[in-house]
Amino acid sequence: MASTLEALERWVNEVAALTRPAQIHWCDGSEDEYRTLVQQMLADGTLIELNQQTHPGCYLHRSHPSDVARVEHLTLVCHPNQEDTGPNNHWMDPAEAHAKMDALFAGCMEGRTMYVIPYCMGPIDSPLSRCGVEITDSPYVVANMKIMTRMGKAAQERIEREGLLSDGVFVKGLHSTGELDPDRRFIMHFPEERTIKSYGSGYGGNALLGKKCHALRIASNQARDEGWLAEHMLIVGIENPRGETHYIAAAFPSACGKTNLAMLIPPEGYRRDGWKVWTVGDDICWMRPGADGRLYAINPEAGFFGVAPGTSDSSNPNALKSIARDTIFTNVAVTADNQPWWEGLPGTPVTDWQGRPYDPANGPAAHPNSRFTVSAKQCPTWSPKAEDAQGVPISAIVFGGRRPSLLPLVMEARDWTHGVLMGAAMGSETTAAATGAVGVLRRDSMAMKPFAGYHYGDYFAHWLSFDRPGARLPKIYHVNWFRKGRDGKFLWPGFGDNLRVLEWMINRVEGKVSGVETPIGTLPATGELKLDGLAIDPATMDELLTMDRAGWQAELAAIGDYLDGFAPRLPAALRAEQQRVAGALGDMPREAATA
Ligand SMILES: Nc1nc2c(ncn2[C@@H]2O[C@H](COP(=O)(O)OP(=O)(O)OP(=O)(O)O)[C@@H](O)[C@H]2O)c(=O)[nH]1
Ligand SMILES: O=C([O-])CC(=O)C(=O)O
Ligand SMILES: [Mn+2]
Repeated sequence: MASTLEALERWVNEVAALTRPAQIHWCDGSEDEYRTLVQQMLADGTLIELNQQTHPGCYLHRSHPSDVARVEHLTLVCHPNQEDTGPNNHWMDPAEAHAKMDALFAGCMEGRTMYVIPYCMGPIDSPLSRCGVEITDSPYVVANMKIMTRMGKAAQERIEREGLLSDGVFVKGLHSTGELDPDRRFIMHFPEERTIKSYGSGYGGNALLGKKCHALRIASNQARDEGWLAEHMLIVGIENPRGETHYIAAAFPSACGKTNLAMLIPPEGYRRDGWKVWTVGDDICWMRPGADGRLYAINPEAGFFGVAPGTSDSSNPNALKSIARDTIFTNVAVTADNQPWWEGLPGTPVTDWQGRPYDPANGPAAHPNSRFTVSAKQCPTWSPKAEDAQGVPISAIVFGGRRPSLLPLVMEARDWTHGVLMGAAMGSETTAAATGAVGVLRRDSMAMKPFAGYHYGDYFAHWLSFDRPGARLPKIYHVNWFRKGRDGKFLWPGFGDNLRVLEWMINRVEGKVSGVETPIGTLPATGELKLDGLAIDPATMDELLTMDRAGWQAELAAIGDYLDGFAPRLPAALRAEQQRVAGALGDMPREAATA
């Protein structure tokens, strides 16, 4: 058996023969290497220096105006058997996909440097971590990968060590920015080969291959094969005044509040009482059962690639503190004194995200999906446990989305199967994180619609399989911070006040409150949600916490139709669970049934 280093070198040589770069640079992940790349990008205009007095080490990157978000219609999963890809993914035959991509990659790096980036997703010494190597011609990608992953020498050493166990275990990712021509842009995944090929985009989710491509689409396949879960979830630790910490993992679709919840600041009264919040991850969670039957989670990432607009001292002061230095901003606006700016910050922009003089007639100054890339270590609430090789034990799993109506502020699943149904039934209004219309309600099971790298039916079955003898599974919840009143305004204040809802969950986990059982799940009983210091009237709380039976009967029927779209691979247990809940809700009133 060839060593992994030989396999890696062979692949790098093959790629070089195809792409024909002028030189090859193996990344060591050092600070020196990062500084050199930044200097080079400042010189060629890829990066623009921001105000170094107010924002030391901060730079701005302006992408091509057509390359600002993930492109789901150009993102494909190429299983040899199309059936395995599922209706939730776009598919192409692997041989055809390789031919198409290799034609794009042929000669694409001529005259340029090809970077080889060995990286480790997760703590370098964790058995839960997995490694990959990304080859790219973009120094912007290298700089972002340096912040977002454990990249360079240590990762390469781990890859070489793992070679003693098996050949070629690392995920192979090939990326080129190409011509940024939307007609020559594809993000292709080959799950069986643990391979990714991405061409024609420099945007984060399309180009930083460790993130969505590896840590979700390929890793969901690895996780299914190896008995763990790769999820689009934040991980947050909630420490009570007695010093006990519960870890919660929460899946919300893109731009629906993961970063905000992961870094939340407790409301005044909670702070006084000694509650603390610890950030472990803001986007991706890998978890597996430990020897004690509980689920243990790691954050495979080392940084945050966060949504800038809306990030402010009132919404997310921890994020704002994190990005005061050593941050790469992409597609934000700038002020007269060259500070980064976006909607939600004080001050006024003079230059918009495209570098034009700011004119409100052109739309927002910062692109709605403008982002910051920053090391997680800069977050004031960064948890020391985030480096723990064993991961953190998960007490509760939370699903949620943008639902302007019907979905209550919080509900608890009666058991694991019901919780999996809650996750599978998730819906949310679309956001600017992907190209396409914004604000359209779509089903987004477990917030993984764009990221589950195989058939959703099989994915639901994999979730259900964790409920087995000896398992001590977390409780499962569904939340909705985005319920709107008749005036179109959010009913719930959200952000820091979401801790009130998390505390109720923890009280449930500890058996301290009983809640009210309803057909859709357990809701907080009157008085169980701590609301002191909050200006919210009882009628609003009522609206947030009552079950609209007719609305739910129609919702359950719609969930049933949606699930049927995954037949014949839909687990019978999940369809039965949907029927159980529908049955508990009673017969649909005649008007709703015929509507
Ligand atoms: N109303 C309301 N808005 C929120 C809340 N939490 C977050 N938001 C808004 O949701 C948007 C995106 O939030 P993020 O926390 O960046 O979303 P994310 O889930 O981390 O997104 P990705 O990085 O795309 O996966 C921002 O505009 C926030 O202001 C909340 O509790 N209530
Ligand atoms: O993947 C990206 O580019 C950013 C992100 O977290 C998401 O869209 O969910
Ligand atoms: Mn995300």
